[in-house]
Amino acid sequence: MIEIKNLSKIYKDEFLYRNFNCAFEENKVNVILGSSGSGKTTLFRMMLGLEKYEAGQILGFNHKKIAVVFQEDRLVEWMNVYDNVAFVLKSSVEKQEMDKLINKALELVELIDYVNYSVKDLSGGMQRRVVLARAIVCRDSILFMDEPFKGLDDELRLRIITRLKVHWRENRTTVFLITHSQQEGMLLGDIIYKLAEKPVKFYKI
Ligand SMILES: Nc1ncnc2c1ncn2[C@@H]1O[C@H](COP(=O)(O)OP(=O)(O)OP(=O)(O)O)[C@@H](O)[C@H]1O
Repeated sequence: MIEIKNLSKIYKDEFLYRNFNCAFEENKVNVILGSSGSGKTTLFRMMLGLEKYEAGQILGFNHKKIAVVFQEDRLVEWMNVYDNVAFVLKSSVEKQEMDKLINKALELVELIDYVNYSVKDLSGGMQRRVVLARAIVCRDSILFMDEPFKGLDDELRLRIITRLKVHWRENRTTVFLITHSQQEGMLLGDIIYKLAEKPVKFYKI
């Protein structure tokens, strides 16, 4: 269980979060829905320890591996697709196992034919899919994703989402997914939280 207890966060003399409480289930896809500016990214940043808060506790992350997909891509431009994905795997993973994991992830995001391409020669949407593949190969981690499907066309997005859902279920991955798309939330989420109001309140849908 990942718990947020009595969390308060102030921006410019205004409470964004005030005595906020929430408990998230592990091995589930937790979707956080909310309109622009509602406080989704700030919540993630606090959960990840990247943003300070005035009061409260965030519990349950001790000694757990965390993988993050930020809104921006953060790829190594001069490396090829394979190496960008391999980058997040420990060197202790054997080459054969690494190839298997990476190929599976690249098939899932439909980039297997581009494995040797330098990422700088890919389109914005293709680069986003490399980022997704990198998140997919991280095993045994809690996965944080902030608008991960940004820039993908509708049909491709749906195909990838459908495969991801199966993948996460099979692997019992704990996922925190931020989106403003109700459709994405409904398709992927085991539990869907909607953020509203300031200070933020959570509504379970
Ligand atoms: N560094 C900051 N200083 C002051 N106010 C901030 C700061 N970062 C965020 N805010 C404010 O906090 C609120 C929530 O921002 P946040 O980025 O968490 O929203 P969001 O739901 O992730 O939005 P989006 O979907 O547009 O990314 C906004 O009103 C924003 O103006």
